Order: sequence, then structure tokens, then C-alpha cells
Amino acid sequence: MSSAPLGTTASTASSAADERATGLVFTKGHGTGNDFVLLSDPDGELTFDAAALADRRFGIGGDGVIRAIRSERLEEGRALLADDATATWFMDYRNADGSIAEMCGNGIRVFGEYLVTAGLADIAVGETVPIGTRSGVRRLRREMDGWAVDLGVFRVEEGEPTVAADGLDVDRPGLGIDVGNPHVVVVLAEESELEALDLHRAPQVSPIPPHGANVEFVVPAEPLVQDGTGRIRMRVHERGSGETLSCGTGAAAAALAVRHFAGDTIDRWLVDVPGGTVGVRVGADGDATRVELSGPAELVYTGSFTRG
Ligand SMILES: N[C@@H](CCC[C@H](N)C(=O)O)C(=O)O
Repeated sequence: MSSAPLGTTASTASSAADERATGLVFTKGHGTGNDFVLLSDPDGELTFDAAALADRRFGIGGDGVIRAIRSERLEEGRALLADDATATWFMDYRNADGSIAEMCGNGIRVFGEYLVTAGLADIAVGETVPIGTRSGVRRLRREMDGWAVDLGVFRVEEGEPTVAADGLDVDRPGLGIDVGNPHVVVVLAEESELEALDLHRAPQVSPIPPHGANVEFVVPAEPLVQDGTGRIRMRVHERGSGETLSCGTGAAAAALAVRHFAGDTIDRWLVDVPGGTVGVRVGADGDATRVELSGPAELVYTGSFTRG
């Protein structure tokens, strides 16, 4: 692990001096137990070691690190602004191992809560704001009891990868789903199979996905549909972060996979994860090719990380 988890660029002498005096100010937040370190860096002045910040023993701890930066201050953001000039803020997301991910469904809800609480944006309940991400501009809506995000057009991949995992007796077929980032979903028949899984080690997907994958294991509820809403239970091993208590894009992928196998007719889903429950709706914006995720977002504390 790096002994210098954060720093600033040489061009920002006063922020560098502030940081030496106060440490790096961060906020900790989570969405159904998927937890993040949030940093405010409107002008893109900070350099930081995300893996060191996310380290649960030597750092702050988190499944990911999210930097709030103005889109215009980041190359990927400027590229987005060429198509959609409205996405003022960019969610710069990194996994716990420091790798960059295109999208985070729980993270973007927590990001919305952070923008409001940190005074970076004024978003009223019922209002929708465009947020820049590496999977494109995503529309985020503030609700009474959380946030909903249009994850965009989803894709069910061709082919049938196989998945091996500790605790599974034999390899299982998976279904590749892209919701802005890559997922492979395995549907299990029994709750006991879900519980027997040991996800300390990453499941092995074959053939190996070109950019890696988040792997979700799901069990349909019995009955699957209750009051017009499908319900499933899920565990996940996230690319770059290991087993987490929740994954928003993973929940969307899991619901889409079960929907696919059930004949593509059920559009509303509840997904139970170890950290809570999120909602998934196919047909975001009246478009049957788009999927929306909804759920809570909570900020837990703010602190200052002192350079080691
Ligand atoms: N936890 C996130 C997904 C974060 C990124 C993922 N690990 C990846 O590498 O694609 C979510 O809530 O969607």
C-alpha cells in the first residue's frame, strides 16, 4: 500500500497548504450498505490514492471512492459535454482496488445526496438532474425517500458463460448483462445455495470477460410475482471490490436476467440484498429498452484524513 494516499497538484499551492493543515476532508456514505468515500474536488485539484482511502484497516474504508468534480475539469467530462452540455457534475468513480469503473448505481444516488448536503447543487424533491459518468450522462431524480436513476439502455449479451464459485457444487450457466458496466448473472434454484456461497474469492467466469465482470447470484422469490412486482434475492461479487452488501447496477442486471428467463413481461422488481432492498423498473422514461434503479442514499459522517 502507498504511504502517501493523497496529495494535490503543484499548481494549487493554497489547497496543498490547507490540506497539510487540515487533512483531506471526506464524507462517508452508503446505499443499502454499499459504502463510499466521497471527496469534493470541483476544480480537479486533488490527486489521491483511492485504494489507500478505501482500505478498511489502514485507510477510511469503503467499497469505492467517489470524487465530485465539474465535468469541464475532467477529460471524460469534457467529452460528454460535447453531446449534453447540462451535466455540470461528474461522478468520478473508483473501486476499492483503485480501478476505474464506468458506473455505480448505488454510488450515484449517494452522490446526489452528497451534492445537496455539501451545497454543491440545489436539487428539490421531484427534480431530475443530469450527472456525468463514464457510461454517459445519467438522469438522477430526487425522491421523498431516496433517489432514482435512469441507467440507460440495457443489453442482454449473446452466449452463455459458465461460472464457478466456492460453495457451488458444479459450474453454472450465467447471463451477461450490460447496464453501463458489465455483469454476469447466475440464477440459483434454492436459498440454501445462495447461503452456501463463499465469495471471498472472485467467481471464475469462462470465457473471461474482456473487461472483467461483476457477478451476481440470485434466487427468485416463491411466488416470483407478488402484487404485480417480481422479487428476487441477490448476493454479489463486485469487480475491483469483492463481495459487497449491495450493488445497484448488479440489482438491475439481476432483475433483467430473471425477467429475461421469465419471458420479458415483468417490469417492476424488488431486489433484496444483504444491505437492504432496491427497486428496479424496466421502461424508464416510457422506453422499454431502458432500466431505472431506485433506493435510499445515506451520508454517515464527515472527517478529515491526515496524510501518513
Ligand atoms: N457498487 C456499484 C458498482 C461499482 C462498480 C463495479 N464494481 C464495477 O467495476 O463495474 C453499483 O452500485 O452499481
